[in-house]
Amino acid sequence: MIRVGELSIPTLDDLSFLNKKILVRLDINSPIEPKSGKLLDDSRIKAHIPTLRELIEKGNALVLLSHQGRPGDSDFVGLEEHSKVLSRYLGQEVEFVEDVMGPYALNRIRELRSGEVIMLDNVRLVSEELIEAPPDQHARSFLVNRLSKVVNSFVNDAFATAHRSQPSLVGFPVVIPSSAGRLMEREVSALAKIFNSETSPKVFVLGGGKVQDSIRIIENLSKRRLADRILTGGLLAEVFMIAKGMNLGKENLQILERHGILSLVPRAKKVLLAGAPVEVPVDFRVESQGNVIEESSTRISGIIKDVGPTTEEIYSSFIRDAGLTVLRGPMGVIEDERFRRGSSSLLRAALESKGYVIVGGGHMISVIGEAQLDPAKVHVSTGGGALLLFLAGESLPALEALSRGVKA
Ligand SMILES: Nc1ncnc2c1ncn2[C@@H]1O[C@H](COP(=O)(O)OP(=O)(O)OP(=O)(O)O)[C@@H](O)[C@H]1O
Ligand SMILES: O=C(O)[C@H](O)COP(=O)(O)O
Repeated sequence: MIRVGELSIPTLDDLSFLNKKILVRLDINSPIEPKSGKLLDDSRIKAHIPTLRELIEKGNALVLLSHQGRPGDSDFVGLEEHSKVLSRYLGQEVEFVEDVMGPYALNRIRELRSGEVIMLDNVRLVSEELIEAPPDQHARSFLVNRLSKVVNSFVNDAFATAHRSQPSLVGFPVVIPSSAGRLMEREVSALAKIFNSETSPKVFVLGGGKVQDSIRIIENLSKRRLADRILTGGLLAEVFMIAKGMNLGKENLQILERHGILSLVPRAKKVLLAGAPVEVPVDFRVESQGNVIEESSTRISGIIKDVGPTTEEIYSSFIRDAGLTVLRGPMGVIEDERFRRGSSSLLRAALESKGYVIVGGGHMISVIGEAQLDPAKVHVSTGGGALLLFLAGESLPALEALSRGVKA
């Protein structure tokens, strides 16, 4: 068992996982190259291998379940390529089953023998998976009803999705014996230890495109006075700049509109009025007629794609003096090599600082690349939103469900 606040969460040591058929929820949601659909980074896939190896060595048959992207987004793809990468790291075949809970998937699961591993397709192909609801409601979903009948137990290793109260995260522990996987256990134990109140100043570097998540996180951090500075980049920074009354130019406004995040400006305004220590970029790298130029944030004519060099310097100076730096969400469109500088320079400043560093998020951890990291100084988390909500003191639905779930 691991204790997190009031929760006691079972681990693989607490349930009998011998010669069983186990449904394992992973989070292998990875950055995808928009044009080719190829995986840009496999860090999250690699992170699950210890859990899978341990379960296989105990004679179990494994049914792997994960999401990739969100319906309508360019990274919403099937999991066939993910299963090939898993096969390579696991050193045995992970058969891709192009189904989630239909007759083909259910029959393949029934036929599974000890030591075999299959990967079901993107669980967000099932419409129920996009519903946020309490565990008892999700226990009655088609997904949970159908899959729980053909497996013996459930292991949740998806720390990075633990903040989603969706069927594949919270429904199974209501009906079958369940536990946390080793990655979930490692993340929760490490983060609870690192994030203590003595470390200061705490600097959060927040970017990326999940602005609604990030504003909710900033509201939490601000309410609990957990952040000394919040340095913004990505689309998040643009929303706060508009909230501060700055003019980003028509094209950038249209992009924010297309992402459906302009409507979040009033919420950002409220966060600022509440005194959240939010900083925004003073310059950007923009794309203008196919060229990359640097522009001051007071005079923007191109399309914003990354923070600029002056912002890198100012943000880096805050980071160098931090006792703890948490980075989640890239500063720019890192799928394009030309716009990775902002993210990589701030990551470097954090690694060179005197403090501890936590890096999280599917895209942000892809910026780390081959950098050699000292585990005594850096925790690379697979979580993005989940990481920050956990650090901000929010109870994560998937952890709560495991804590209250069926014990064998
Ligand atoms: N200025 C920008 N304009 C458009 N997109 C941006 C910009 N800056 C960053 N992005 C996009 O943000 C996305 C990553 O955001 P996201 O919030 O998913 O970060 P993350 O590190 O993957 O965290 P998580 O794991 O929680 O998803 C990338 O696809 C990147 O292209
Ligand atoms: O990348 C993440 O943060 C997790 O995979 C959760 O993805 P989501 O924000 O689409 O639920």
